[in-house]
Amino acid sequence: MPVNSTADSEPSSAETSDGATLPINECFYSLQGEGTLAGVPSVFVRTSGCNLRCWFCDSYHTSWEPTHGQLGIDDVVAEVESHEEADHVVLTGGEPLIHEQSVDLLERLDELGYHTTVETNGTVYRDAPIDLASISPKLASSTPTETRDPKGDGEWAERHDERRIDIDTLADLVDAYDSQLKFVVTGEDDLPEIENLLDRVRNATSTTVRDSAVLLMPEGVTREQLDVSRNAVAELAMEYGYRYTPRLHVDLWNDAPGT
Ligand SMILES: C[S@@+](CC[C@H](N)C(=O)[O-])C[C@H]1O[C@@H](n2cnc3c(N)ncnc32)[C@H](O)[C@@H]1O
Ligand SMILES: Nc1nc2[nH]cc(C(=O)O)c2c(=O)[nH]1
Ligand code: SF4
Ligand SMILES: [Mg+2]
Repeated sequence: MPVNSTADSEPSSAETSDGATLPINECFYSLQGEGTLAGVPSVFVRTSGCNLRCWFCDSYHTSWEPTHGQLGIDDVVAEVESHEEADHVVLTGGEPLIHEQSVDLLERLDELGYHTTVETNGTVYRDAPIDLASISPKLASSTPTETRDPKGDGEWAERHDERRIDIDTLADLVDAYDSQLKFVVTGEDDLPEIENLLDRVRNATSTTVRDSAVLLMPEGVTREQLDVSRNAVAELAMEYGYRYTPRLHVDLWNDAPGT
């Protein structure tokens, strides 16, 4: 269900009694393409709006130019339930945890017995029934400097840089939930920063963060881009002892919408 409306204040007909709504960019049924659950049939719920602006964001219309319809939680749950084969739901965005109402949605999905994964940049903590926190902390190489900014002005660079890492929030997420740390890797220069970040997170939490829960994911939104990047990232995973994750959906369907 692509949602193309740019209106963000239109309540839906099936709004819940307490009126909770979420800005939804799209819902679709696919295979989880990333991380330890790659290959699992899942319904994706993509919220709109983000507190960061990665230059490479593969969901441009949730961050740089957010587009969405404002849907009641009941509508979203009904859309999820319409995919009868699925028992896994992936809540993503944009940054889903900037929305308080994501907690309401996760509670409803949990009551219905779904396994929930939340794809998050790790800068916002919320207490919610999350079965897998899929945390993707953003490295310096994600910063939209003037030459990399899709809008060309570098206006977001400073704000993005200030916000992208919050060690206490990362530690809180790791402590509260089963989690994976999934880094978008643009090259070998990212690895010292990943190692430093892991040291800081491990020092801030009593939870064991295993190297097998640290995932290196090649940057790229098309098969052609991944053809260039994936082998180097796989080699880095072997060299450092972390896990490699493919971008299975890109391998299977390239950059087709709703996959
Ligand atoms: C669009 S983000 C939404 C969730 C959350 N804002 C985050 O960044 O984790 C979903 C996932 O796609 C990853 N991602 C975004 N753009 C990418 C790109 N160009 N190449 C590889 N992964 C990318 C993010 O790091 C994250 O793991
Ligand atoms: N198939 C598929 N798997 C995914 N895993 C995480 C995604 C995301 O955009 O958060 C994603 C996505 O967009 N598609
Ligand atoms: S944090 Fe996630 S949604 Fe936000 S700009 Fe970066 S990749 Fe896109
Ligand atoms: Mg995606």
